[in-house]
This record gives sequence, C-alpha cells and structure tokens, in this order.
Amino acid sequence: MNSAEDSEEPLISRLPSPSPSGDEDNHDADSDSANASPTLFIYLLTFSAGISGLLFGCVISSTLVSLGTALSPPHSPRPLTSAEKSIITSSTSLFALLVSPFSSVLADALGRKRVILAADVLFAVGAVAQACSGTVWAMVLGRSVVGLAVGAASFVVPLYVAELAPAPFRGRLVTMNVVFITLGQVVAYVVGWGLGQLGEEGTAWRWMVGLGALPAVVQGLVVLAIPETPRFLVMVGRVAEARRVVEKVLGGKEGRGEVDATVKGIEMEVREEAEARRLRRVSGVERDGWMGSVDELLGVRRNRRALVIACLLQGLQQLCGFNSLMYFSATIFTMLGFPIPTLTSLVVAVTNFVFTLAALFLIDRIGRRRILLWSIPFMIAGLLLAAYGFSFIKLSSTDSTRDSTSPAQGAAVMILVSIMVYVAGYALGLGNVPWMQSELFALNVRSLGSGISTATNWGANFVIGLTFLLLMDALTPSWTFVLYAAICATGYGLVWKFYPETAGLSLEEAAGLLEDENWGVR
Ligand SMILES: O[C@H]1[C@H](O)[C@@H](O)[C@H](O)[C@@H](O)[C@H]1O
Repeated sequence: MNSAEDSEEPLISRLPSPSPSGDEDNHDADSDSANASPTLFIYLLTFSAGISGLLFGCVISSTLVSLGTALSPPHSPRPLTSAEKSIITSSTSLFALLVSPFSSVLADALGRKRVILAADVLFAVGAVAQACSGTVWAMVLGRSVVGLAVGAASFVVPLYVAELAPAPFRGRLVTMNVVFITLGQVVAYVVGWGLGQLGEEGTAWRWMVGLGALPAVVQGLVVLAIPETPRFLVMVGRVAEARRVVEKVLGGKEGRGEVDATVKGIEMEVREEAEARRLRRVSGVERDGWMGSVDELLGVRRNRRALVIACLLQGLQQLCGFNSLMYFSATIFTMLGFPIPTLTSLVVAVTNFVFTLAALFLIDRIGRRRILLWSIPFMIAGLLLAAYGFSFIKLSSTDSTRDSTSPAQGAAVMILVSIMVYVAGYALGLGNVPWMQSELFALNVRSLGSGISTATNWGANFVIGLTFLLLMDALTPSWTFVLYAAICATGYGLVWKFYPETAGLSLEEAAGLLEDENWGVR
C-alpha cells in the first residue's frame, strides 16, 4: 500500500503464517516460530491477567457450594428448590451477558487495565456479598455482582493479552488464560467435593465463597503495576509510552528496527481508521460517539465479517453443550449409577484442563482454523457414542435414583468414555479458539466487537444452562446429545466455509484478511 505499511514487513515476514489449506512447508515454518519462546516479561503479564481466568473458572462451575438449608428462614429450614437453584446459577450469566458490550466502551475510553481493575473490585464485593447472604435474593444479588465482574473480565483479559503478545505466541498466551479458567473449574470441583464431605450445614461454604475475594484483591494490586497495551496507548496518543512497552515485550532480542516497525504499524492503522471514519462522517454514513462505533462495526464489510465469525465461534462454544456437563455432570453420573458422582464428574473438569494444556502447545503450530477442523469431529463422535450409550438406559433426568432396570454397566462406562472424548475434542479447539476473537477485529472496533461476541458467549451459556434438563426430559438424553452433535456438525461446516486462519499474523494483518472477497478462506 504505502511506505508506512512496508515498514511492517520485517516483523511479519519473520513470522510465517500457516496456510488455511494446510500445506506442509508452512507447517514446518510455523513450528520454528512456535519453538521460540516469549519473554519472561510477557509471561508475567499473562500470569497476572490470568488470575481473572481462575476466578472465572470457579464462578462458572457453580458446583462450588452446596448450600443446604442456609438460605431459608431459621424457623422453617428447607433446601433450595430447583427454580431457586436455576435463578442463582443463571443470574451470573445474565449479568455477564448484559455487561460485556458496555465494558467494551469503557475499555476504549479508560483503557484495558482499568477495566480489569474494576472487574477485580466487583469480584471482591460479589464474593463478600455471597458469603454474607442469608436469603436467596441476597445470594442472587451477590452472584449478579460477580456476573458483572466475570462478564467484564472474560472480554477484557483475552483482549489485553492479545494486544500485548507478539504474533507467533499470541495463540499460546491467550490459551494460557483458558488454562487458568479450566484450572479454576478443577479447583471448584475439588472444593465442592470437600465441602460435600464436611456436610451441607455450617459456615464452611461462606468462607470458601468469601475467600474468592482474595485472588481478586491480589490481582487488583498486581494490575496497578502492569502496563497498558501498546495499541491502546497509540490510540490515545501516548506513543512514547507504547514504544517502551513494545521494547520490553520484545525483550531487547529484536533490534530497534523491529520496535519501530511494530509501533509504526499500529500508528498507521490508527491513522488510516481515523481518516476513513472522518470520510464516513463527512458523507453522513456514520454517526458521532458510541453509535458511530456501532455504525462502523456493522457498516464496514471486514468489521461485519469479523463480528459474524467471532459471534459464530462464541455461540458454538456454548451451544455445543459443553457447560451442560460442567453444570449437570454430577446429575448425569448419578443417573448412570456411578458410586461417587461428584468424583466422576471431576473427570470432566480434569480432562478439560489437561487437553487445554495440550492446546497451549499446539495452537500456534497447528493454527486456529485447522485445530478446530481436527477436533470438532471428535466432539461429534463422542456425543453420538454417548447418545447410543444412553439408549440402553431408561431413566428420567429428574430421577436421580436408579430404577429396577439398573443401567448396563457397560453402557455407563461407554458413556463416561465418550464424554471424555467429547471433552478432549472441545478443550483442544472450541474451548479456547473463540477467545482469540480480538485478533479478528480492526483496532477501532476491536473492543466493541470483542464485547459483543463475549455477550454472545454468555447469552448462549444462559440458554444452555436453562434448557439442558428440560431437553433431557422432553427429548430423552439420547436425542439431547444427538442435538448437540448436530449443532457441532453445523458449526464444523460454518467454520470450514467462513473462518480463515489467523495464526502467526500480526493483529493488523489478521484484521485485514477479512477484506478478501472469499472471507479470507482459500
Ligand atoms: O473457554 C472456557 C472453557 O472452555 C471452560 O471450560 C468453559 O466452561 C467456558 O464456558 C469457556 O468459555
């Protein structure tokens, strides 16, 4: 295009990008760049930001506490009804869904760091409110505040990491946040199981919930010391500061030229976007202020494509049904007659964690698109096998006891193994790739676009949490799993048709890919 863009070349040319067609030469080149390692500085930043993932994981598991009769009046103690449990669980996703698009506006106005800080404050307040709650509505209030925190953090942390990470490691570093989420889920299961052993009454659960405030406070303090992203700094005109951050991120391994090229590349994108926006405003195509960003997101072709792909991936991540297992696997394993269902369902969380760790090492070598196309078929196979296994078992989802026609043990084991295959496939691809969403968007709409696709994630999460047990009753477990398999198969087709490979590209290049007539998919 112009000389400024040429100056970005050295950075990009040393970071070979995998071909969507998957040819081997490119693959080897990817391995080379993926074998190099990020600087200690960027690891520290990713770890600091990842504490939010840990909190996210604990919150989303919702198995953290069994509340017993603690939220009913002392004179007429009773356990929670199913409706109360659903409201308590879904209030978190609902508030996360509502807040994510708005926190994106804040991330552009105040910076990525301040939104992480605000989320920490909300986490801490919500944790303490839950610990002190004496009624269902007080608990719902606490969970809603935590929902605001998790909604903001789940969008801003991957954005923060993606904007700081050098292109060859971006996938790995964003996936590190998902590793924290899945670790948080394992912790939540173990704690839930431990509390179950202690018995349901007493104040232990209050301590556990309240102590959730501690990591949030630690992260809040750490965040004060970490830098803003260079892309945000350039956007608000603090170029010298952006340069210092890029220098530290590249760790002096790269010459001055590389730092210059990176900062110039960002500056150029900011300038080009500002000019394009000015022209659209002059010609009356676009409004001022926040609505202007919405116009830009929906009115510019490449932005619209980015939004469709990001929402597709986030929707698919939830509609494939994975979190039904997170929320209800103990119920499922009770139905199947496993002796310690909470421990069996820990298998789901641990499989998810272990295969997310594997994804960490594979994602930049294999590429986002390719890893999805390889892993979704395993999810489909796992779901269909589980559906077949369920066809041997006659139980209603609300009946948590085994009936006289006790399920064939073989079928139960088969269901457990197929669920593990499904979870492994999920963790390798769909569990983490959608969180790379920010790399699809151009800088000026990156925050808003990521916020809206995060809201899609929480919206679909809300629907899945609310409908799983109803579907199990209405359709039978077998057909519910077939339905999820059909959703995965449709998702596979859409990914194949519309999702281009973005591994190894600079953020500016990745966003530019969608200018292509073929949606960047060759
Ligand atoms: O990326 C995460 C991860 O895969 C979790 O295991 C899942 O519970 C979340 O919904 C998802 O967003």
